[in-house]
Parts: sequence; C-alpha cells; structure tokens
Amino acid sequence: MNSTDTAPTETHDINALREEIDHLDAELLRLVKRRVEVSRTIGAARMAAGGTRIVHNREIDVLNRYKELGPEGRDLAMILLKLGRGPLGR
Ligand SMILES: C=C(O[C@@H]1C=C(C(=O)O)C=C[C@H]1O)C(=O)O
Repeated sequence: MNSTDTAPTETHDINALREEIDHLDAELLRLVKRRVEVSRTIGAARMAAGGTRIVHNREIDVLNRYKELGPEGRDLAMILLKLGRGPLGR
C-alpha cells in the first residue's frame, strides 16, 4: 500500500498517534535532562565530600530496573548512567 491508498480514517489515526509520539519524546527528553542534572548533582556532592564518582550497587539497581526491556533496556540504562557521568566519565 502506498500513501495514496491510505484511507482518511487511517491517516487521521496515524496523525494522532504521531502527535502522541511527539509529546512522549518531548516528555522523555525533559525527564532525561532532569535525570542527568540530579545524577551530576549527587556525583559532585559525593566527590566534594571525598567519595567515589561511581557507586556500583546503585548502578546495578539501575541496570536491573531496565531489564524488562531486554538487551536494549540494558543499553538504555547504560546510556542514562553515562549521561550522568558527563564528558569526563566516558
Ligand atoms: C546518582 C548517583 O551517582 C552515580 C550515578 C548513578 C545514576 O545516574 O543512577 C548511580 C550511581 C552512581 O554511580 C548515586 O549515587 O545515586
């Protein structure tokens, strides 16, 4: 089926769903940015107090949290952790 075969109702549904995706992406981006901010604040406070930059058991908890999404969930958790570490943490 090409775009000219698309029924008007179907086009309407797809447009509405795409609008939902656009809103979801905006919300996800907002949440990811806030997560980065919180993670870096905790990291900076811990390091200023003489602690480590990384807390392994907490990171394992984060990895386990995203396990239900399969291997991509692990990748996603790793990306979130890396974003929290900032450019020097890579
Ligand atoms: C945010 C923290 O600092 C680091 C960042 C984490 C994260 O982004 O989830 C988890 C553990 C730490 O390596 C924390 O200790 O909770």
